[in-house]
Amino acid sequence: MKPVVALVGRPNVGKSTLFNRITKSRQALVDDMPGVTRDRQYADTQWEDKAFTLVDTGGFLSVDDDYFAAQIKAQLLRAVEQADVLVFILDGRTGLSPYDRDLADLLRRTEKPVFYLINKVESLYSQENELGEFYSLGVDRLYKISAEHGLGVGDFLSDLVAMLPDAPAESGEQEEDDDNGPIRIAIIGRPNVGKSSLANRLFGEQRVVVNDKAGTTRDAIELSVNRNGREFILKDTAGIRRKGKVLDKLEKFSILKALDSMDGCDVALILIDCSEGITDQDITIAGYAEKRGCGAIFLLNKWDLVDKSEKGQQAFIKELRQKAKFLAFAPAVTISAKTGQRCHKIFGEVEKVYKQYCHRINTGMVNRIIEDAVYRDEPSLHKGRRLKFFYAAQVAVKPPTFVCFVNYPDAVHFSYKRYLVNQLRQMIPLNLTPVKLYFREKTGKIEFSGNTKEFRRIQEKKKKVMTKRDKQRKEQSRKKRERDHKNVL
Ligand SMILES: Nc1nc2c(ncn2[C@@H]2O[C@H](COP(=O)(O)OP(=O)(O)OP(=O)(O)O)[C@@H](O)[C@H]2O)c(=O)[nH]1
Ligand SMILES: Nc1nc2c(ncn2[C@@H]2O[C@H](COP(=O)(O)OP(=O)(O)OP(=O)(O)O)[C@@H](O)[C@H]2O)c(=O)[nH]1
Repeated sequence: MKPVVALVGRPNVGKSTLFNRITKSRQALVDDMPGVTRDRQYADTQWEDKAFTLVDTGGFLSVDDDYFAAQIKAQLLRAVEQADVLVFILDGRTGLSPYDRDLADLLRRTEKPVFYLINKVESLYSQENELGEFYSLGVDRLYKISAEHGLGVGDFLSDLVAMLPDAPAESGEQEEDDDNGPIRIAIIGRPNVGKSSLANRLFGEQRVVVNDKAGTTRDAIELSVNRNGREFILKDTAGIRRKGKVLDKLEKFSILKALDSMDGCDVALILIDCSEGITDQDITIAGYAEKRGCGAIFLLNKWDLVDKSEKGQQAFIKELRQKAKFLAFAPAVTISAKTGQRCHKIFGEVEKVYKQYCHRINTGMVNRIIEDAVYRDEPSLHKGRRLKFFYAAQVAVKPPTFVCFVNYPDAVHFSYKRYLVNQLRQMIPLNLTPVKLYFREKTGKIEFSGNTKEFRRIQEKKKKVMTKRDKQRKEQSRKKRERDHKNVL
């Protein structure tokens, strides 16, 4: 376990800005609006070869309402409890506030090491006089920094890591391409479908603020959990709203982040609120997942509120399949994030999808499948000429991606491409993952890099299944050769 360092402070002092600077990311949402960071943000990072986990806590107070204030305070206390070292950020521009004193008292009681940073100090001289008041907190050392410009941050980090226990920097940095590595999940869905409730359910701890109001989850957060020896990294994303109905800058940013957070994800959990039926917006969101090419699972949530009969379930899934044909490979599970019904199945389903998502097969096998498919059902002629398949190979995983070398790549009809993809899906099997297939131009003889025995077997099979048309064509070309031969003579 890496040591945990928590950033605390009242809203708008610059916690997210500092978090981003240290982790070199734009992961935390930064905005002028106080109280923007409602959920905790986590990131593994390191400084001078010392690894640690940085946590950005929600602001100590909320301007919104008492409900959030209580929730955020609870989150803060939990983060403080889990942290090994606390970093208390104060605002050098606005000066000391009564809340800072309350928080300082609270932190002192934890008896954990606390670093005191005064942020937004861009000019060391002009503000020196004003900073005097911060010493009234009874602190020996105050670090003056500017999170935005990076001033003083390096000095502070050097002192911070000097007091951290050693943790191997490489821990947690598993090979991403390795299919034993962590599985990155995103939870997506329109507002209020239960994304936060599900995140809480899967993590068994209230780390995410849940609220009845639509649009509660403003930012994407990242959490990690271990199940059956496998690490799952959970991405909880903001509700993706209909494009035309974006209300303000903040929400717009959240949508972008929601889309962003699907980028690196392996499996997207697409939540649908069954009590409201399948809406166009659900299908649009599913479309985003399909475009990203990640694995996908439909979670039909709030099942506790609807007709639970077998027939009802089948009808719902049938409707989903009709409306989201493009994600036919995505498993669908009815769940209730609220009661926990069937939620225990989710990690198992994710693992199944992921296994196929990372699947790699040898070139001989790919060629065999494509060759067999082509011989069972030949593509139609292209401008009177035969479409020839020379060679096929898997070129990538996540998702499994194949390339076929043919004489006329543009001539492959989309329905023929779909047929080949379906053959690959059935034979390998790759029925639970997206599969990509591209065509590249190649001329010349048939080439096989797969094993030659395989090639010969295919050739034998080809002879057996040679169609009448093939025989006629072969006979014609033999006669033509004979004629040519005679003419030459
Ligand atoms: N001048 C100046 N402004 C800063 C600095 N650091 C942060 N800010 C600004 O302060 C505002 C709040 O920054 P955030 O990082 O969102 O603050 P936060 O503490 O995470 O806020 P909450 O999410 O409300 O808890 C933003 O407008 C930042 O651009 C700094 O070093 N100098
Ligand atoms: N009955 C029932 N209610 C649920 C279920 N899952 C979530 N809810 C309720 O639905 C409401 C919204 O849940 P959230 O988890 O906040 O939804 P969200 O998708 O994160 O919402 P946004 O942050 O607005 O995008 C809350 O009142 C939850 O208690 C469920 O399975 N059954």
